[in-house]
Amino acid sequence: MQGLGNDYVYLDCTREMPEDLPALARRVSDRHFGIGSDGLICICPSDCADVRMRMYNADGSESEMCGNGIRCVGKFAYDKGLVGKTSLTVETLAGIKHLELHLEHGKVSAVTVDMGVPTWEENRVLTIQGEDYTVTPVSMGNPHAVLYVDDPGAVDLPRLGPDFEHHPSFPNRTNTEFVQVLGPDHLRMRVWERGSGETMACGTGACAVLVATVLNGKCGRSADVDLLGGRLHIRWDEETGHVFMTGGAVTVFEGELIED
Ligand SMILES: N[C@@H](CCC[C@H](N)C(=O)O)C(=O)O
Repeated sequence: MQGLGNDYVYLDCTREMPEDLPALARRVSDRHFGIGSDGLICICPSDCADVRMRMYNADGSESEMCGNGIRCVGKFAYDKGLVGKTSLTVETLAGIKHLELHLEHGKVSAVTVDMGVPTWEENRVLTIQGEDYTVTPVSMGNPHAVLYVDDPGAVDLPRLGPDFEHHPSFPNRTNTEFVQVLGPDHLRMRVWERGSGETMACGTGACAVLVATVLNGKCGRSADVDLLGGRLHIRWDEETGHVFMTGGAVTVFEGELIED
């Protein structure tokens, strides 16, 4: 399944849990010798929510949260009959998230997720390859470093991304967003993801970008965020402090994984 081209292999683990999920994530993510994806997402039973999601990057590292992934988990759970309702809850390592599925002609066309309350730290300067970059650290349950550039399309991400990801200032590594402010309700970004490299989109990243951009006084509390794979709508509710993300979720194909 994919959300804005951020593609993961989704595994139904409601009846059986495979061993060694990090190794499986590396295997399925390989775009030549595996299925090809940005990582692996397992849909598991939960004691406290409708379903539980476990998310692994392409390098096998587990993340606390995945914004594009959780929308697809909502669609998966509905399409497979794991839930028979359009308001559902998903347990993640970043807490329980509430989802609203939007249906068109009985099919899930978009999903809104209550991404919870973000946390952040003071802006800090990172020196990378001899240049100083001011970043805003924001956590959406997983870590993000947000910075502003004139043109995200011109950033040499394969050259710079790994040094941001592994900067000692982020001991758990970080996702990094390169942002252009197009207007008070319109942002454009590219992302270098922890554990997966450049991806077409990052849902938690888009939320972190809106939060950072509000904190830096560069946009309002509701904006469209354009990523390589499409657009997300992000709103940071003033009253509750919760961030809401709306975007698509698409099934690409289904298959059976053959054991080695
Ligand atoms: N693409 C995801 C985020 C996936 C996890 C991230 N790489 C991390 O390690 O925190 C999203 O849509 O949020």
